[in-house]
Amino acid sequence: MPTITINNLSKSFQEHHVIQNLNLTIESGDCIYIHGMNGCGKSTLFKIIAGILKPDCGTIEESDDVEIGALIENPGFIETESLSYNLLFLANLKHHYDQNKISHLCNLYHLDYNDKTDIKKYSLGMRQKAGIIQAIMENQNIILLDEPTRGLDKESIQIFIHHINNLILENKAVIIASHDYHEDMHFTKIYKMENGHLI
Ligand SMILES: Nc1ncnc2c1ncn2[C@@H]1O[C@H](COP(=O)(O)OP(=O)(O)OP(=O)(O)O)[C@@H](O)[C@H]1O
Repeated sequence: MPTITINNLSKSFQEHHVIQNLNLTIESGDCIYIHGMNGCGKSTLFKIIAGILKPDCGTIEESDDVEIGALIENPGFIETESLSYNLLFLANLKHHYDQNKISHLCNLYHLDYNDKTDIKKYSLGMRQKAGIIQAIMENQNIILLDEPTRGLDKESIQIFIHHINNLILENKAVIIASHDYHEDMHFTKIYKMENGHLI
């Protein structure tokens, strides 16, 4: 069962102690909601879990079967290429993806997989949906989503909530950091991030 165990994690930027002795366990079937004030360290925590940023101290233990998917801050794409090019490019980095599944996810979020428009011409919400898709499309089992509903219209938010609830039923783990709380989301754990800890 994919599991991540975080023990006594700390991270500072110069004298600014953003994360202090933080502990968190992420297991299959978890739907975790993390909220907290601007600048409290949510994105920093996600970057450390995703391996983009090194902690100053503490440990992150991952079981061998962990596959992390992540949407953190603004999703980065090759701006002068299309949606499908970008998604296939990202999926190709790991070589285990199902093109039909990617196309199905695009349909789910009302994005046209066959659209040849450069992604730089996409709206904020369309980019955000592409960012959600890339975090999920390779069957990742621990999915980190930082402000996933930013820029999404009401219908897309409902699609997203339904989609995440289904992923939890499939025993994936989803961790959402957001200022928006969605009642219909089946959260199993709710934390406030404050003074570098999760409360
Ligand atoms: N690379 C960096 N260098 C210096 N300070 C940084 C760096 N990255 C983040 N910080 C600082 O760390 C703190 C936490 O930032 P972070 O982006 O994790 O907050 P957040 O909780 O995600 O905020 P928001 O809700 O606004 O998205 C902020 O004070 C930020 O300025």
